[in-house]
Amino acid sequence: MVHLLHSDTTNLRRLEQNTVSVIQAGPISAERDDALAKLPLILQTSLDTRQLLRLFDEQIKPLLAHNGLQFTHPDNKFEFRLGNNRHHKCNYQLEIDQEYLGQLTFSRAYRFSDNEIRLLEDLLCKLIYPLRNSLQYARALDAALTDTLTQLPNRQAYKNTIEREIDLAHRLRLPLSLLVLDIDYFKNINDSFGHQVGDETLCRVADTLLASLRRSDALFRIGGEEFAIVLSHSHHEAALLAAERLRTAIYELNQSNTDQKFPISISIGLAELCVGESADSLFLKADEALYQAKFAGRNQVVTSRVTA
Ligand SMILES: Nc1nc2c(ncn2[C@@H]2O[C@H](COP(=O)(O)OP(=O)(O)OP(=O)(O)O)[C@@H](O)[C@H]2O)c(=O)[nH]1
Repeated sequence: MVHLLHSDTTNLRRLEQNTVSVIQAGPISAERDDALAKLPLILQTSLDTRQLLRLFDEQIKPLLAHNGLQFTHPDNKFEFRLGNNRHHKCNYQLEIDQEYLGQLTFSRAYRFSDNEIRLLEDLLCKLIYPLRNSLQYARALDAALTDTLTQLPNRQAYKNTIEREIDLAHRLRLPLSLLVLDIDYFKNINDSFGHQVGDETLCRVADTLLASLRRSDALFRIGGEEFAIVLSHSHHEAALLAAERLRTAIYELNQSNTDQKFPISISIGLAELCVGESADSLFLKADEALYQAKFAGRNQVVTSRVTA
């Protein structure tokens, strides 16, 4: 059975419900009203969707017993769980003005009564606007960290990641390597075949690099035809193998695509993080090695010999 609820412009669509009333000693109504009144103020304190759901869960627990809360937003590929899943569920499709916000599921070991469902729906009406704000904020953050052409994380995302990963590597004494790579003679491709072909080439290179990397390796487009790859937990030897694999994968595009009228290759500079080294210093080492790879004839990998 599907239920629809309208609350101003807010729609909470209940998908299914196991309806056997359970008599429960709930909080007295004054307490409940007080908690309901405070809820919007508390939910205003975070724009982070996970934190918002945590706060919501925490605040409603005394009002409505439940074991598990699960939120999924398929478009955002977002899934979040709190507590443990139980057999009896209350599912809601959350919408505001036809904007789909996701599905929220509450579960526990025994059925939700009609009174509890009404209470839950009152509570959800307080959640829905802060939830929309948090999802919009996440989308804006995502856009600020994504390169619009290749859809790869951009330079700012690289800066955030490298700082975090270097910090972790120093604290846990883990190895870390950085590759900085650049498409060879890219200007010629633009000049001879136009910007559109240049853009398509950038996307093809990005896709090929991505397909040749491990999931744990992080690829970024940090400039025009320049990419960076952070290889966490990787010593120089492992990074060199990865770099050679990437160089070969790009070079093989020349064989696999017979329509292609120009050769594609990349040059790669590799540097391994030294004890106490900063992100800037590591980048300079890799960039200098890239320059040497260009100077030595391109389509090759060069390792930095500089130690910090
Ligand atoms: N199509 C396209 N071209 C870009 C983009 N960003 C930068 N470029 C071009 O990339 C070219 C980079 O040229 P150069 O820095 O001279 O390097 P190169 O021709 O690859 O030569 P080497 O790196 O020395 O092998 C310039 O022509 C830029 O205009 C982009 O988003 N799309």
